[in-house]
Amino acid sequence: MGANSRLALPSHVGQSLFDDERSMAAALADRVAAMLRHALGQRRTASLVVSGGRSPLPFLRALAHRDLDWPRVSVTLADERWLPPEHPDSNAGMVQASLLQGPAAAARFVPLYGGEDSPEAGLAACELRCAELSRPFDVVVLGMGEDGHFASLFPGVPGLSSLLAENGPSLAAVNPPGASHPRMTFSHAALLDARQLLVQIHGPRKRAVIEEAAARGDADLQPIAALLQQTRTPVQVFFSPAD
Ligand SMILES: O=C(O)[C@H](O)[C@@H](O)[C@H](O)[C@H](O)COP(=O)(O)O
Repeated sequence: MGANSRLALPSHVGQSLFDDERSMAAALADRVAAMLRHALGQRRTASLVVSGGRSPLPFLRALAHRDLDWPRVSVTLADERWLPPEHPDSNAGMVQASLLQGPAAAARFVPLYGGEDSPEAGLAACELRCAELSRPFDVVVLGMGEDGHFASLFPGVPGLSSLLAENGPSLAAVNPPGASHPRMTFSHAALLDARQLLVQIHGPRKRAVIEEAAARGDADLQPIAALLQQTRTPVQVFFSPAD
């Protein structure tokens, strides 16, 4: 357990604190692998949702080395920049290069990007691909931006209130102001359709943001607040103070 103090979060939100990013990534990989193993002991397949960005890289690389019946594991993304996987900003490309290596390459990856000109044009086909994923998702691993966004649920994104609503759409094409690239994203409701949500953050800035979001509770300003307020799906925050 890390030396840093517990985060000021609602009591129903779990916390795991670590001294550095490396130990957090290893512990997160152990936890996710154990949850997937448990799922595979109960059902034929297991489903894992991971996030893009930079933070997940050490975790995904560590998870790739965990002993799992990977051909029975489906992996998808919480959101995707609408780019081909070979583009350096593609989340699918990042997952391919970090997680889907070695034995883990046998996992069934379900991409959100389908090659259409826009996420709007690709939405129906993406919904069909994702309809085959076992729900509820066994594990969803999310990051958080310094504006309190998760997946591509950014403050100010058109239609945010329906994307945060309990009865919102499962997937949506979004063009968040100030975010890089048009995106496809699962909604809050879709991500809550999970047995466990894990939020991985590191550094003092993100600590301040998630504590502020917990205190202010305004999901329009800091969408992560919606995730922290809900009690439908268990949430565990993995935190390390710095690199
Ligand atoms: O496609 C994306 O950008 C991610 O899914 C996004 O939601 C990410 O989790 C946060 O922006 C944190 O990103 P970092 O881990 O790079 O800070």
